[in-house]
Amino acid sequence: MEDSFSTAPSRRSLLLAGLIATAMTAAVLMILPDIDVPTTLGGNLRPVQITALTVTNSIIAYLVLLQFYADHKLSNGLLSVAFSYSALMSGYMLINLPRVFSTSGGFPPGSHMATWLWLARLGGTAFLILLAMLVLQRQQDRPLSKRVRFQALSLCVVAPLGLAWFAIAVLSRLVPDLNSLVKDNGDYSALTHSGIGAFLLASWFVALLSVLLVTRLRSAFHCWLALSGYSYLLYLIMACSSSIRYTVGWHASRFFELAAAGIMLGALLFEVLKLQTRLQHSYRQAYEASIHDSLTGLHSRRHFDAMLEMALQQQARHPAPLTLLMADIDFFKQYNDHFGHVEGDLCIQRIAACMAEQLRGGDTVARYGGEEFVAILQYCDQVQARQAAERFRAAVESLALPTPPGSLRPVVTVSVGLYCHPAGSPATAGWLVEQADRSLYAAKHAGRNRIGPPETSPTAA
Ligand SMILES: Nc1nc2c(ncn2[C@@H]2O[C@H](COP(=O)(O)OP(=O)(O)OP(=O)(O)O)[C@@H](O)[C@H]2O)c(=O)[nH]1
Repeated sequence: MEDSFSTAPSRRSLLLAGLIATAMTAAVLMILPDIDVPTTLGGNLRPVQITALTVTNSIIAYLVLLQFYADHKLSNGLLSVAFSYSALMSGYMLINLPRVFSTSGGFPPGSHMATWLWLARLGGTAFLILLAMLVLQRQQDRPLSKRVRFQALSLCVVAPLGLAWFAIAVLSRLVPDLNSLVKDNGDYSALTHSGIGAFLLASWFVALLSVLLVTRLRSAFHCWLALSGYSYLLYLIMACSSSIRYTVGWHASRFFELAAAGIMLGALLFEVLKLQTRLQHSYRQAYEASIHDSLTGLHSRRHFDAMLEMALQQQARHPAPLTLLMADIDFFKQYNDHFGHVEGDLCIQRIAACMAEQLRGGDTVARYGGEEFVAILQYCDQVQARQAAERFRAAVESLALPTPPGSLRPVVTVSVGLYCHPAGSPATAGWLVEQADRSLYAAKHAGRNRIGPPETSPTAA
């Protein structure tokens, strides 16, 4: 069965993604001339932005991890690692902001690595997405063994923590102090000119290219992943085009970063919702198929058994007579042998429809098997049941379905057995069916095309 990650994008999704990409590109082009215009916003929005980024990426990672749990595709496991890692790194960025743990920022106080965190987060995430795409290309849908699956799942949970720790505690000590590339007045042109900007741009360009080339946007999920990657690319273009913090370009770039995560989360939730709707629909179809007989459209034997149990329970609570009708087409073997099975099926269908028509809407009418039908008539006494059975018998006769030459009667007929169970007398469903069957047998024995005698056996099992 298709999962939420492998369904092909609908035309509308593709169109929407294309429109969003075009709108974002147009927005960047419009903003570029004013990229270095200062704003009065300062860094006030930064904690909110980073919190939103952390929360959104955490939820994305969780949803993708759940998908990995369901489909065991290593590429999805790696994508979940990418988003978890991004969330952890932005969470760490948050506690490094000025006035969170120390006046001038840094956690532990005095360790200024905001710039390194930015580089390690974006570079690491792009690298992990690229890795996921390489794995997707090589691995395809090969199933993993249960043991490997469990190990891979555990690794997907632990790996982001390990990677974040490695970037923060180990790698950060090996690289020079990148914060010195940002001046006190917020001028970070030295940072972008140092090659770091070009490196990040290239990383995200390659990551995006890998998504496009490997997935060819065949699934809706990968289509939105590509759009999210494009949004990251625009973010970096704007961040690298402006050279000073808190300018129009700087704020706009942060908006694009948030949009990248928002697009991914929105798309994932939408795909999950779509899957849920499809599941509900499939469940409904499967349920309907299980309670109906495919040839006649009447209820199935399984449903009849369940309904009879329920009717008996209701009778115990609300005493009222409960009647069971059991009908069988007379000499159907001859009919089948003469006209063939296809005509035989049509005959069964006509008689089933006739039975459903002649009984009340609330009665459960089912195909018991072969050319045998049953009906549960609640709150129906012997007299009423006999009338209903006679109505049905006569209706079948008036269908005037011709019988094979040499038959006892010129038209197809039915014999009907009935058993009316009085209230206040305990009985099992099987016993009730047995009584109706005995009545039917008696009707057959008496010459067919008639209603059987009422079975009044006083001893219920
Ligand atoms: N076409 C068709 N025939 C079926 C189906 N289920 C059972 N039958 C046929 O129904 C016939 C039942 O024959 P019997 O049980 O001997 O009963 P009968 O010929 O109706 O004789 P009485 O019931 O004694 O009047 C068999 O030939 C089965 O093959 C079905 O779904 N489609």
